[in-house]
Amino acid sequence: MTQVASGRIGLAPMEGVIDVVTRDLLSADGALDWTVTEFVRVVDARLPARVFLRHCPELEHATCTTSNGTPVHLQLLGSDPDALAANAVHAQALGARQVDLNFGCPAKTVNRHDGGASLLRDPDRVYNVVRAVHEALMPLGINVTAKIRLGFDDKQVALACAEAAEAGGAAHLVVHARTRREGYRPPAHWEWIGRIRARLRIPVIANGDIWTLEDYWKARTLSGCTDVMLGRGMLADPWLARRIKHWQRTGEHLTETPWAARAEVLTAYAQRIRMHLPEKIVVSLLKQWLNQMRGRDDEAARRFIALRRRTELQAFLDGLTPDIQEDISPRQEVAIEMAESPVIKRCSQ
Ligand SMILES: Cc1cc2nc3c(=O)[nH]c(=O)nc-3n(C[C@H](O)[C@H](O)[C@H](O)COP(=O)(O)O)c2cc1C
Repeated sequence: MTQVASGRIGLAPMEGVIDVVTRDLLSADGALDWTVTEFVRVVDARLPARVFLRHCPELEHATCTTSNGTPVHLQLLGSDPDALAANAVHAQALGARQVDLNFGCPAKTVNRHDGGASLLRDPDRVYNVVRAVHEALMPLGINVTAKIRLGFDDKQVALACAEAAEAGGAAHLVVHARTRREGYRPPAHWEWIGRIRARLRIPVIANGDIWTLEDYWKARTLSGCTDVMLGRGMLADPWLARRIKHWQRTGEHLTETPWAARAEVLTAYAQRIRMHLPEKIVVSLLKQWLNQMRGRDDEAARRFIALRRRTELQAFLDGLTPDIQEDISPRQEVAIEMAESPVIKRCSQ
């Protein structure tokens, strides 16, 4: 891998997964440059303050940052330009410092109600939404940004949608390098992000399937983007942003993330969310996170198999630290019960 110029790294929004605690934990080492909330869904009415605060408790800090000072952008999802503009202004009044618009959500319920990726069928609609929010926020000194996929069914209007977001006033554009129809099936088409980047003047940020330093390098090389956004890769390896920044700074590779560091993140997560969530949900969220880790780490895979049936929180946490005696191959295939969990189901983006 040849050295690339240093670039910024954002943490992707992930509904039902990346909450205030996750943002805080994953940004703690200072390697992330910004984070984004789960989407706040706007239908028509102006939403009450509590909805914004639930999605973005960081609004209560004057700077709207995580505890180490990493900016948190608030994401809105909807299709009605006026309602989105009114809610963006409300979010700003509550403390939002940047508003992001979701044009990528593939969830059927959201698309049926004309939100998320369904707007990508018509670039004019992307333009109208971005424009309305931009015009409402500009006098308040706040930027609007947008996050798109490469299209709904196909990539025919990918460039037109990206251009529409720029013309509407987006300060940057994140591109998840797949269409809605492609879901999460690899490969991510990083070269398509490159085509978009070549047409736009605003920063374009590459997103999709960056799991390792090598993926990062390939995504940057193929897209030509300087900045990237990491989602599942940061859950699988909480050191990924640090690993990338370290390599950019020194040209050297950090060692593999030790299991102890992963277990520490999971334990810290549980300790914080157990204060306000039922034990069953905490365990389910931990399994969900461990499930993301296991594809990239044999020890995580071993723990996942050993702990997957545990429902009691303390027993689960105990199983993260001591040596597990059960004789199970890390490569053994297991049914992913988590796919059935209400949390994961909600997050079918
Ligand atoms: C469970 C889940 C929830 C997601 N929620 C959101 C969301 O609220 N807003 C959004 O713009 N994208 C959402 N996404 C898409 C991610 O931000 C990102 O674009 C996608 O996961 C690809 O990046 P990755 O391969 O680095 O994970 C979600 C993805 C997943 C897997």
